[in-house]
This record gives sequence, structure tokens and C-alpha cells, in this order.
Amino acid sequence: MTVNAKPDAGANTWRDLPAAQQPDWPDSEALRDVIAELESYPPLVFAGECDQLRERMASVARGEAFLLQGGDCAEAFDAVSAEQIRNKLKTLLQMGAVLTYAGSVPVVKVGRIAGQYSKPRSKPTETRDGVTLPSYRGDSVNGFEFTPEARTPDPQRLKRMYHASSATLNLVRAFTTGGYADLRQVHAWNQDFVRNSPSGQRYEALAREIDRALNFMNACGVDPEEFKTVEFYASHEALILDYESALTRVDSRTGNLYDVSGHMVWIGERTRQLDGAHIEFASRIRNPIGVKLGPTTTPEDALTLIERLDPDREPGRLTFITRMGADKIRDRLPTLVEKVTASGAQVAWVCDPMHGNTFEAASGHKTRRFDDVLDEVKGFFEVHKGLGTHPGGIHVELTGDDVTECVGGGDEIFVDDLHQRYETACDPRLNRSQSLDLAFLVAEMYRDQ
Ligand SMILES: O=C[C@H](O)[C@H](O)COP(=O)(O)O
Ligand SMILES: C=C(OP(=O)(O)O)C(=O)O
Repeated sequence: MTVNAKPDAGANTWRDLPAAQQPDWPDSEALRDVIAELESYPPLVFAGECDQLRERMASVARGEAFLLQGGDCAEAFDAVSAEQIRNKLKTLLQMGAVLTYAGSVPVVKVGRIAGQYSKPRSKPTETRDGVTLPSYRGDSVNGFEFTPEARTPDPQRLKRMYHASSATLNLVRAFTTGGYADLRQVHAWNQDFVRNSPSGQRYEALAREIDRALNFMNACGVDPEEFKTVEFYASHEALILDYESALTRVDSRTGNLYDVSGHMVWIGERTRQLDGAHIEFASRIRNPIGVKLGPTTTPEDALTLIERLDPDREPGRLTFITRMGADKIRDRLPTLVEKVTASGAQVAWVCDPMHGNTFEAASGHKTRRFDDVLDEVKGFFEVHKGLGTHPGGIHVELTGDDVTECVGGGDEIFVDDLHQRYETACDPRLNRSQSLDLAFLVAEMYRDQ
């Protein structure tokens, strides 16, 4: 049981170190009041659930399971609706069914959800028509609208992030345990725009096979409880450290610290400085931790991260999420995996094929090509196959809606279509049929492995 203990000093040791990508809050007293209030709020997740996910991630690290981690680039307060949450969940459930059935592997399902409200940015400001304002840093910090009022960081938004995360998690828990995620609903998850796409039809055929298998088991008198609910976890980037440390609590069972804002948190490519505040914060908490590794990561960086975050070499504690870019992964990943494996560490290796493959279309839309995404995943599988190590999973930006943000896919989106439904607040996401396409192709790669 996690208690609402007084904030522990260990949660705040990061304050003595440089913290990248933190907002310029204009009123530090208002921030202090918000932090004090957040510290009094109940946990969003329980420490025991974080331990359970660490065990699931240990199976991934040992090569016995596959991680499916996905969701929005940036969640938005005004998108906290039953429909949006259900669509995202539906996409992940469909992808999970495809990977489990076609890839024949247990799938650990983790959403980029219920906390993914903060974004690191390349530039601190944005200029439009000669007007320069602070960049949008996610709904937890400021507003998307290009006005001085909206773009001014407001700490009250941290409380809104907590409440939005809480409402989302509540519905996710209801969907995943209350009947909606029952494997007998495998057809129902396909009942909308996606049904007629090539991947939707392929999915329908797979769902029929699953149905037949379930009927067979039923006829044999077997009706496992495990098929009625889905184990689903929430994750986000631990970016705004004032929020994350305010939600860090002492677990009364063990005396350890847990960041109870989500089950798993990750440190991004822009904030993984070895002597920086984010790594210090992550080193203090017992949650399973992810770290993004971009193309400039050296083996020494990876080994130091292991030393800092997983000194006991505990499988499941640390996940390296590589995001090299399709053109670099075959060149950069092998040495990292080799050196880490030789050190005796058992990290989970996961591929984020999104963040190294972004480009700006002539129309000004930030986009990604489905083929590049696929090629990065292929490269990831090739490297692991070559080294005899386990390709542990994928980390994807996706939505359950019929958006037009990434080009390509079986139900092809063209560059000229991008403007039609370009709805992301930050980076382009795969829509549901592109996500299903990816799941089928990854399942094939896994089987061939
Ligand atoms: O999602 C990741 C980052 O926040 C995003 O790629 C940054 O985008 P920018 O380069 O437009 O700031
Ligand atoms: C910012 C992100 O990724 P990265 O740190 O890999 O750029 C992200 O996943 O939202």
C-alpha cells in the first residue's frame, strides 16, 4: 500500500542539479502553492502495480514477452472524452491481439496515456509573422493557441494534468476490467472506419480465427478468467520534475519511493544528461524506467545510465528505447547492444521508430513516412537477430482516430491529404489503420525472428 506520506527528501535531490526543458514559471510563489497541493493528493497508481509492471518488463528483458507501448504524442485536456480514450484503447487492444496471435508472444500493454501532457521542445520560442512567443510545451505548462496569454506558463495547469490523468485512468481501468476488453469483444473493437481498410479486413480474418479458438476451448469446458480482462499500464515522459516529485511517495511496505503519477515513466532524449536532474530523479524511484537513446548515444553513455539507474542489474528495471532514425539504426545500434550485453546488464530493448524519422512536408506539416517507420523497426529486428539478442518491443505515437498526420500505409495517406485531419498538438501520429498495418508487419518480423 502506498501512503500519502510527507514528501521525502529523496524525491527532491534533483533540485541541486541542472534540469533541462523546465518551464519559465513567471510566479514562483504560485508554483510552490501548487506543488504543496499536489503533494497532498492521492496517488494515481499503486506501488504494487508498478512492481507488477517491473516483473512484466523483466519477462521482456529475458526474451519471454514483447512490449507494446503507444499513445498520443501529447495528450490534451480538451480531448479527455470517453470516445477519444476508447478509440486509443481499442487501437492498442487490436494491435495487442494481432501481436499475441500472429506473433505468438505474450504482449505487455502500456499506454502513452493518463499523464503524457508535457513536451520537450527544440526551440524555447516560436515566431509567426514577426511575433515571438514561448513554444507550446504541452497542456501541463501552457496553451497551444498562439497568444501571449495562452503561451505564458501557468502552474495551475499542473493540477489540471493531475485531474485529467485521474479521469483518464479511471475510464481506462473501467474499460480494461469491466468487460470491454474481454477477448470475445475482438470483433467489436473493429466496428468503425477501420473495418473496411486493408488492415481492418485482415484483422477481421484474424478475429474470426481467435473466435474459433475460443469456441473450441469453450466446447472443451475451458473459459479462462484471463481472457475477460486486460492488464494495461499507464506511462508518460517524466519531464516536469516539480510535478513528478510532488507525486512521489514513500511505499509503506518497503520504504521505497515511487512516482505514483504513472506505472512507468521515461526520460527523453533531450533530458538524459548523465549529471542532470532527470536522471537523478529517476535513480531515486522504484518504478520501471525507460530512457530514450538517440543516434548520438555512445556505449559509455549507455553503461553510465545503467550504473546510475540499474546498479543492481535487475531485469525489468531499465528499458532502453532506441530512436535512431531508419537511416542510422543499422549503423548505431549494434555497438550499443553489444557493449551493454557484454556488461552483464539485462535491459529491455525497445524500438521507437517515430522520433528519428520526422520531416517537414512542403505544406509545413511535420510528418513521418510509414515506410521509414517500418524500415527502422526492420533494422531493429535485423540488429537483434544478428547479435542473438531480444527485440523487446515497440514504442509508437498513435491515435485511435482517422487522422491524416503520417504519410503511407495500406490505406494510403498522401502528402496532399495531410491538411484534411491534422490534429496533433505536437508530433504526427499513426492513425488506427496505419497502427494495425504496423502490428501485422511487426508480428511477421517477430515470428521470423
Ligand atoms: O515529441 C517529441 C518532441 O517534443 C518533439 O519532437 C519536439 O518537436 P520540435 O522539434 O518541433 O520542438
Ligand atoms: C519527446 C519524445 O521523444 P524523444 O525524447 O525520443 O525525442 C516523446 O517520446 O514524446
